[in-house]
Amino acid sequence: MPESLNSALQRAESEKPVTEGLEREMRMEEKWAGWGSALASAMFLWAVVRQYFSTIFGDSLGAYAAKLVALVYPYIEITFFEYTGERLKRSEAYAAVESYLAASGSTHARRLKADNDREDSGSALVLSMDDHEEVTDTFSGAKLYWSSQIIHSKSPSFSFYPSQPDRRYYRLSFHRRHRDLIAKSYLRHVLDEGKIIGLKNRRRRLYTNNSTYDSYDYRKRGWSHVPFEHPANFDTIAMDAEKKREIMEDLIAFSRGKEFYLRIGKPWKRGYLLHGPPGTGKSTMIAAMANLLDYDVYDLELTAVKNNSALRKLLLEISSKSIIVIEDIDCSIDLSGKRKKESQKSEEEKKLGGEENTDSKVTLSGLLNFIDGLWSACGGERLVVFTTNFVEKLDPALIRRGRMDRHIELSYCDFQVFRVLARNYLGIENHTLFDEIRCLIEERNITPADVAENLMPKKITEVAGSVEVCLRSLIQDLLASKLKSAKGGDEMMETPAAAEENYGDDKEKESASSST
Ligand SMILES: Nc1ncnc2c1ncn2[C@@H]1O[C@H](COP(=O)(O)OP(=O)(O)OP(=O)(O)O)[C@@H](O)[C@H]1O
Repeated sequence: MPESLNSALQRAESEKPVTEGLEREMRMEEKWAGWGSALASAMFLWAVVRQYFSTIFGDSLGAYAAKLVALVYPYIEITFFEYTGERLKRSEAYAAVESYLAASGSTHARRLKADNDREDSGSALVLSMDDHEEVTDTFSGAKLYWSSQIIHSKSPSFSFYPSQPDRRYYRLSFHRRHRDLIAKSYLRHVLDEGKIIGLKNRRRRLYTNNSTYDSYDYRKRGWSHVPFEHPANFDTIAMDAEKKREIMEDLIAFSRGKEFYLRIGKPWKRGYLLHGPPGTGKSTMIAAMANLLDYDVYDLELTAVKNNSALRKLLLEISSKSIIVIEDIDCSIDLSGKRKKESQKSEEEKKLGGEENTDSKVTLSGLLNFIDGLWSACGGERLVVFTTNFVEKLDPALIRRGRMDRHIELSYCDFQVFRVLARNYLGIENHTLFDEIRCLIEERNITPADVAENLMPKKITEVAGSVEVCLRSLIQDLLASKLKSAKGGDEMMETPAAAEENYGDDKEKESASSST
């Protein structure tokens, strides 16, 4: 049925506010479009005039014009380029601004880009402002305008040379009356906040220095990395409870010690020497440290470092909040400062070490400089951890207090350590077989790694059903070792005194055989 005139009029009346609103919006849009095109025309005209006059009058006109513009245009602009000059490393300021804007911008910006393949985020999904997007920020009453910009490369489509990458940058604009506030406080605030946000969002990494040094490809010169995913933590480390508590307190105090280190005039870093027989948990402890402090791990393979200056370069690429690890430091380098002669190397060393070993010219003094020379202060908040099975073989200069601030011995299993492992692996606090194990474990030397091996249930889905089997397997091992030592031929486990002696002897034999 056709609509009556009256009802049509009534409907039109009721919709009036809506259509009025729409009209108002359209008028505004037209107005904005008008402003936009006027601005674009003005900029185009300005570019033409500048081009024309500068060819006639030279650059001086440009300088005068800039002064003139500054008089009428009261805004100051600061740009943060992603890569500057010849630097191949991403600008830290740019990264901080990006994180800062991603946090505030993701709630304000209308166009965001998502990226899960970024260098500094592992595979975590990162949201950031899309190109040519703008957001505003306020700080102590000042209004600030941020925009993300991109300069597309002008490489010709047909060229023998690799095309130049696009250049991204952020631009900050603000009224010139806020110049002091921005320079003195706002920029610091953005960089600090951005750094904190970036660190929080980042996925931790395990780095290793590449042995394949390539002077043409900068990406192959320094560190390569994988996500750090070791699950060890201080709850699962089996060691004396008091000692464990002390270490944890020391680490936490260090990580909160920025002001303290500044006050005493020392670089913010700390050295740990972890020593003890193989299988006592040195590597596990490093992973637990990294997880406790939320640090990255840089596993430094000294034999793959060409010389002292290459070592210094590696140092400069290490970020803060990191643990630099040199495992088995006694085997990594000839600490007398002289390179081993070819004849002194074992067959295995010659085969495995190949080129890199023979090429490594890192000296003891180079290493000492790496740990606490002037360059070592760059970056801050770093732990340096050495591990060794033979602490007595290390040069005293390398491990003196102040350089290696804490010496931590990880040793054989006692009953307390066994109980921690039994809790971790089998979920038990007590058992009727514990008394027997206590007697055996206290007269034998067995490493936590060996105990752990015995306590590992055959079927990890049926731990409860495996408890007795595992404990009996450990008792068997301890008894077998006791029997062996009674017969005089001890291999795996020894009495504590014999172990001390054999430990050094074995190493002597090893090095003698390798030098022949
Ligand atoms: N104190 C410990 N607490 C918990 N687990 C341990 C401990 N010590 C060793 N383990 C277990 O034994 C295995 C070997 O330990 P780890 O590699 O940390 O020993 P290490 O002292 O670094 O040995 P190496 O000197 O041969 O490198 C680890 O996988 C870990 O599960």
